[in-house]
Amino acid sequence: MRVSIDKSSIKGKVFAPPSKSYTHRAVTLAALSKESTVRRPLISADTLATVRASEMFGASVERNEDRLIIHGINGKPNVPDDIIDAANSGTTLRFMTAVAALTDGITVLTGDTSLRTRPNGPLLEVLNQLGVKACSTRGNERAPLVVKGGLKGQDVSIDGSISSQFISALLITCPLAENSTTLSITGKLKSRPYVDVTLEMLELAGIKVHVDDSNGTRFIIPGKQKYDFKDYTVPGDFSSASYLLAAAAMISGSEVTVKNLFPSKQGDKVIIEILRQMGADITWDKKAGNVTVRGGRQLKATTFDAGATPDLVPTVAVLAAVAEGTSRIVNAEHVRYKETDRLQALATELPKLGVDLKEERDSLTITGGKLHGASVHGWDDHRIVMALSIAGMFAGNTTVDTTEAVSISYPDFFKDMRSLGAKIEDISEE
Ligand SMILES: O=C(O)C1=C[C@@H](OP(=O)(O)O)[C@@H](O)[C@H](O)C1
Ligand SMILES: C=C(OP(=O)(O)O)C(=O)O
Repeated sequence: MRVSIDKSSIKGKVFAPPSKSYTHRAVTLAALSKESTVRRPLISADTLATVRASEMFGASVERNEDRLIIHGINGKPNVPDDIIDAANSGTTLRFMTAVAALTDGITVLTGDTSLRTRPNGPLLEVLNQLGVKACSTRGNERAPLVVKGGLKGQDVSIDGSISSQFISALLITCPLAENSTTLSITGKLKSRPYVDVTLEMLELAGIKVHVDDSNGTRFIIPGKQKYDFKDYTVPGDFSSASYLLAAAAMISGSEVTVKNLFPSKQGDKVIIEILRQMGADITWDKKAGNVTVRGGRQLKATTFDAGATPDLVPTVAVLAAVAEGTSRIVNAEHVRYKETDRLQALATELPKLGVDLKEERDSLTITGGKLHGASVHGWDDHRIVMALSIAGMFAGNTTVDTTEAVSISYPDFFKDMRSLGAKIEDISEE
């Protein structure tokens, strides 16, 4: 699908959608427990892939108004009757590859054309050291993956510079191994806050993991533990909210309050700090969970280290495109391993809107200026579509394609933007 977008200021109040990362973890931990309720989950294409995979391992999931009631497998997943399709979701593929290591048989996992290009090498390597037989059918570390269960537990090291999801996946499954595991991270750990989110959720599920060093890069995980995840309410998603907050900050005449944004371990809450530093008029009432932004101030350039918070790169790139001066997005090579190579996608599309941008292996240098409308491509990637759409709301006279990709993390993105007054119309593909 394609949308046409006119210059639009936005005004009003809107709820942040529920967190994708917390929903994936809540469903996975509930599936490994006996019986749990997950309230206000994100229902999106990615989280539904985790629900389906959990069902294939033997959990049953009832959807009831705004909650999921999950009858779990109490630590022992079945061998799935069919292959597991993680669709577009890296989190699902990595978490469920590790869950497959707990079965008594063989599991095959795959995904869509995008997911089948994403790396899994470090996870496969460590699973093999832990007594599992895990490989890529094509021998290239990409899905389809084949996993023969038999997770034992022992001392292993894993490269943390490609994806934190490998570490989260092992933290979730190693507590169910026969023996204890010591997991040491080598290389510079990227996306650290997502590991902290995993540790927070494991604690809620009654699982013990000892963080063994001051950098938080060695974990001692006792084996033979039991999952007991009970009743959980998913918080709002700061990554999804970033598009609403950034649009309001960029476009004069806007005044938006995003609700359901309470303090959280989510690294992407740093969007509030980034906007403040860039000169936006932004306030966060942490008790009420409300973030309010008033547009109209000229934003200033910034330097953004994307190491911990890669999902903010498309949002910050668009902010940089309208800011005064030259901004740098650095430490961002891992952003190339997402649904698309997002540095390349931004470096291809933003110049079509008149942006002066230089791409390097792990950085973007963006000099802000006046945007003009253009037809841009969303690369079938939810975050590229949402970032280009807010750029279009600033520039006007813009079309964005592959907009159905918002179903991955924020299915109501266009509905919410329209409810705030954005001039966005569906147009048929020519
Ligand atoms: O664990 C998670 O929920 C996620 C971890 C991050 O991935 P990487 O660890 O691969 O950077 C992030 O980009 C992704 O959207 C969600
Ligand atoms: C990279 C993302 O998710 P995943 O890795 O789960 O596909 C994302 O939501 O931007």
